[in-house]
Amino acid sequence: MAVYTRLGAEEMAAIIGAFDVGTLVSAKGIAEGVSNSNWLIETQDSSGAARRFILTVYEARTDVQDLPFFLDLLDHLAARDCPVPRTMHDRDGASHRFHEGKALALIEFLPGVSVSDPAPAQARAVGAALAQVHLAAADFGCERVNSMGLAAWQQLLGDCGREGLEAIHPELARIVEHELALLSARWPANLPRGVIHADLFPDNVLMLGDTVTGLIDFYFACTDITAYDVAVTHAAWCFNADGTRFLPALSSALLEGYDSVRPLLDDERKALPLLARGAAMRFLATRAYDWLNTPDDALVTLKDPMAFARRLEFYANPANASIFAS
Ligand SMILES: Nc1ncnc2c1ncn2[C@@H]1O[C@H](COP(=O)(O)OP(=O)(O)O)[C@@H](O)[C@H]1O
Ligand SMILES: N[C@@H](CCOP(=O)(O)O)C(=O)O
Repeated sequence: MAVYTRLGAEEMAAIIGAFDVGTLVSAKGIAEGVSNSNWLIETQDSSGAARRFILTVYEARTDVQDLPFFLDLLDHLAARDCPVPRTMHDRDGASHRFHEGKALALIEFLPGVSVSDPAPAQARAVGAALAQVHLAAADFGCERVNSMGLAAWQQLLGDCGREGLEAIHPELARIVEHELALLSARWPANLPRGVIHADLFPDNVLMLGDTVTGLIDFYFACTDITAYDVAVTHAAWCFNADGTRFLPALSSALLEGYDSVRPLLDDERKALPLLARGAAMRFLATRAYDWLNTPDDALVTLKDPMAFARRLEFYANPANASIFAS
C-alpha cells in the first residue's frame, strides 16, 4: 500500500486548485508502489470534459533536491515522443509544490497495465522504449549521481552484516563478499554514460497489448553507464519472479528490441555479463537491507533478496555469458 499521507477533501481541492486542470471530481488512493503516496485524480474542465492525473506526494526516500532532475527529465523525454508522463506545472509555472512541508507533483495519467507474465513481443517493445529514452536523453542538460551505485551496495550490505546476511540464507554472506570484491575490482570506467532509468521493472512499465504506453517511476533516474540500464532491465524482465528460471526468449527479445533503436557497441555488449552481476547486486542490496530493517508493522510487502542472489549466481556463471552475445 502506498498512501502514507492523509489529505482531507478540502485540502485535496485546494492542492488541485493550484493547477489549471479543472475542478476536482474524485481522488482515489493507489495501493501499488512502495516509496511515495499516489492518488488517481479526476477533474472536469470548463468544457465539461473529464481529465485524469496522478498526484504524488514525495515521502522520505525521495530527496526534494532531486525533483527538478526527475520532473524536468519527464518533460524533456515527453517532448521527444518517449512514452513518459508529462508534469503538470502549477499556475506559477512550477513543476512541484509544497503542502504541509511535503513536496508534491501532478503528473499526466497514462493508460495501460503492468504485465506480470511478459511475452517476448512485450520485452522487445520495452527494450526499444529503453533505447529511445537513452537517445532522447542525450541532450538533457542535467546530471544526477547514481545514489544506488557500487558505494551504496557496499554500504547497505555492510550495514546488513555477515550475521544478517547469513540469517537470510546461509550462503548469502559468502556470495556477497566474493561478488562485491570482484565488482569493485572490475567495474568498467570507460563505457558510454548518459541518463538512465535504473529501475525499469515490469511494474514501472504500462502496456496495452504489445505497446508500451508508459514508462513511470523515474525516481532512481541518474547519470551512469548506459549499458548498465540494459543490464538492470534484463535482470528485471528475463527471469521468473523468484529467479530460479532464466527466460531465454525474453532475453533475446529485450536485447533485439534495444538494438533495433540503439545498437549496443561491442564494448558495451562484452561488459553486459559484469554489468548484469552489478544490477543483480544492486537489488539484492536494497532488498536485503529492507528485509532486515523494515519494522514488522510497516504497511509494505517486502521483496525477496534471494530472487536477486539467484540471478547474480546465474550471471556469474561463465557458461551463461553467451546469452549476451549478438
Ligand atoms: N503516470 C501514470 N499513469 C498511470 N498510472 C500511474 C502513473 N504513475 C503512477 N501510476 C500508478 O501508480 C502506481 C505507483 O506509482 P510509482 O511511481 O511506481 O510509485 P512508487 O514510487 O511508490 O513505487 C503505479 O504502479 C501505477 O499503477
Ligand atoms: N524495483 C525494486 C524496488 C523499487 O521499488 P519501486 O516500486 O520504486 O520500483 C525491486 O524490485 O527491488
